[in-house]
Amino acid sequence: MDHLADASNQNSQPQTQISHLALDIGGSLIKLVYFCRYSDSCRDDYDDDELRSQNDSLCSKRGNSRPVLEGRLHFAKFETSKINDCLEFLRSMKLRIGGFHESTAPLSDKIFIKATGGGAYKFADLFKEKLGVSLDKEDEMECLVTGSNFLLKAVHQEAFTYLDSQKEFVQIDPNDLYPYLLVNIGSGVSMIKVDGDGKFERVSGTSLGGGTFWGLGRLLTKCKNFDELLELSHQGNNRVVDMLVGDIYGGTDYAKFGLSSTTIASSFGKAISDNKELDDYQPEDVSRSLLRMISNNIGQISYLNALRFGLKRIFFAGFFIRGHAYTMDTISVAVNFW
Ligand SMILES: Nc1ncnc2c1ncn2[C@@H]1O[C@H](COP(=O)(O)OP(=O)(O)OP(=O)(O)O)[C@@H](O)[C@H]1O
Ligand SMILES: CC(C)(CO)[C@@H](O)C(=O)NCCC(=O)O
Repeated sequence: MDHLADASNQNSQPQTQISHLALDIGGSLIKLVYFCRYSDSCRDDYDDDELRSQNDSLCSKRGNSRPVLEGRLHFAKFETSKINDCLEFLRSMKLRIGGFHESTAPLSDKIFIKATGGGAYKFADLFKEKLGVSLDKEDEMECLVTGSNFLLKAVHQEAFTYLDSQKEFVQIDPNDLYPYLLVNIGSGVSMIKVDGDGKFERVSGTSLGGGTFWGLGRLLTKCKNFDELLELSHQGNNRVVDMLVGDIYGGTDYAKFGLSSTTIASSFGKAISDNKELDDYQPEDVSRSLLRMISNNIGQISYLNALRFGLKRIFFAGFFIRGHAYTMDTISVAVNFW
């Protein structure tokens, strides 16, 4: 989901027949996936030869005589607070042409869209009122685990480790996948112990998640959107804001207990001990410190839960990460530190 297009910025509307559509309506973001059958316009859409050949081979007949739908999956996202943009986008997709008809249902209930996330409940009436469609609700944890199991087993080079800027793909043996801890970092964070297909338990979670980074970051830095805040964090130095062990110990380590002088002793702690005015703190340093605080906290809680249940592998997912190197590095350091 790294390259999820921001559909609100897309002028082009889907020109071909949409045959499947599903939504995940979370606290921060609406994620949308739809399948677009091939037409010439859809094929011409590719600007990447490798992607074109991958998708073509996925869609060709694979040795057996089973017909395979020829087309392409599209992904898009909207901020949940801008749900009206999402409804407008869906309206533009000519929903009735596609495969949403339930022939046995009464006329008014004929169109269904698969939807998960809390918003599938919260916005069900709005979808009915604005688009005349019913949301066919699926449980978000079940979807998450099913999707995760599928990707880990079916997609080569899906999972990777990340430390010190080194990305290494993990070879998953489908017979040695379970149990594992799935940490989904969305607005909030869910921690799920996965024991097999359809066998899972939500063992923990934390409210300090992606929504906290975005929300608190917005309050502290006046950034207008998530990407701006994240971009800012690239340029910052958290040591201006965080109190390090060395700040407390006069520049030295607290080696007896494995705490180096550069370990964060107290996130944001330096802001209390300075004579600086609030305006003297740079938004990029604040943003960096916030990202570290949240990522560290998630890494620590995840590690402790893995320990609690004797799980040897933790998979981190959710839109907060988005392949962002510094976020992944911080989470890895936190897991290794504790
Ligand atoms: N472009 C973006 N716009 C908004 N948030 C983004 C963006 N990119 C990454 N994020 C982060 O992703 C988080 C949302 O992740 P995700 O979509 O997985 O969760 P959600 O489904 O909205 O939340 P939940 O599952 O808790 O209901 C945001 O809170 C934010 O921290
Ligand atoms: C409430 C959900 C499950 C919605 O996706 C998610 O935001 C979450 O797991 N929040 C963390 C809640 C907690 O365990 O503190």
